[in-house]
Amino acid sequence: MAVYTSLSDSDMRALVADYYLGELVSYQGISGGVENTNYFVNTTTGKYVLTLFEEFEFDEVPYFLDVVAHLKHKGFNVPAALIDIHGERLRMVNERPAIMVDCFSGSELKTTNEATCKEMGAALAKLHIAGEDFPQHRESHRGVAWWHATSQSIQSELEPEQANLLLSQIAEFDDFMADHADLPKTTIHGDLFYNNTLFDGESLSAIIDFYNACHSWVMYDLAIVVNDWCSDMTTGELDMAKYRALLKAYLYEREPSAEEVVAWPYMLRIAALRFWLSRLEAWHGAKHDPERLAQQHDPLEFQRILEARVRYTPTLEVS
Ligand SMILES: Nc1ncnc2c1ncn2[C@@H]1O[C@H](COP(=O)(O)OP(=O)(O)OP(=O)(O)O)[C@@H](O)[C@H]1O
Ligand SMILES: N[C@@H](CCO)C(=O)O
Repeated sequence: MAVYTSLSDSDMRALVADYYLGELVSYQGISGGVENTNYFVNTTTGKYVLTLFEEFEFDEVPYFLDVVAHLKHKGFNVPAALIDIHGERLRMVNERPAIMVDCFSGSELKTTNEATCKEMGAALAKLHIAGEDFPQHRESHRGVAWWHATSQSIQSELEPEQANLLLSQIAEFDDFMADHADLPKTTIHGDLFYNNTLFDGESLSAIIDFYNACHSWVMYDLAIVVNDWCSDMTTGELDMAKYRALLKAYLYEREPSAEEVVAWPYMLRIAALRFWLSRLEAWHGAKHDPERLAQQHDPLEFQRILEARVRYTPTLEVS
């Protein structure tokens, strides 16, 4: 279970007393995530989620809270940090930065289908448009500099064919970007996998986990979403019906430039590589700790997606 920081009953009671949330009724660690510690917190006024940030220091968190506040202001159902009795939205809890947010109704999808892909495509385009005027431009902490450094440091752990795939794909992307420095950017979610959404039936009810948000290429974010929502995880191949449903809904809301159309195959591949690499890094970092290793996502899924995108990438147009 991914609860890296454990809270006692008295910790939680004291914390809840610092918000306008009534009395603590119960709380439960959430097993789903891998990056942060999350708890469901039930009080006499409702249900909330406590997040303790395991990867960021206190000063790094406000950017993410500001992104969410910006999107909430524009009408998206996203988890804005609640204000405590001292007027603060961010605090330290057991030496980790922490926030409390509303717990949304709706459930995680077990898998995607054409209807949920269509919902996501439309919402993603609107998110990209809404993020354009967010004034803070933060680089991704898992962006170009990170994948250069990590691909070098992890090489010795890989089979020669894996290292070759990794390095050749990064080189190919760098070559492409050298001639396309003006590719459109916006504020992107950066990790909009379907387990970071909640649905009421086939209707999208909330988008969560904005802690990979950054200022980056619009098409990169679309590629992250397509790779997760539209791939067969056992083969890495795209499910073309889901792909068309997601893209059609996206393109109805936002028309990509000609340069973005050209960039699309590169973005699909580098987006697959980014998650292959982060999973490899987490996997190798946890390999001496069986409990932690068991919580990690399988890197092979994204190796297969990358290999599938190297074999074939569809165009961005849908007929
Ligand atoms: N505001 C919320 N309302 C309802 N459920 C939530 C909320 N926040 C988190 N959850 C639940 O907790 C799970 C884990 O949360 P989250 O994805 O933010 O954790 P994480 O460690 O950052 O995960 P990962 O990095 O693996 O995506 C979610 O999949 C969702 O089921
Ligand atoms: N969504 C990521 C984990 C959290 O960043 C993955 O599946 O590898």
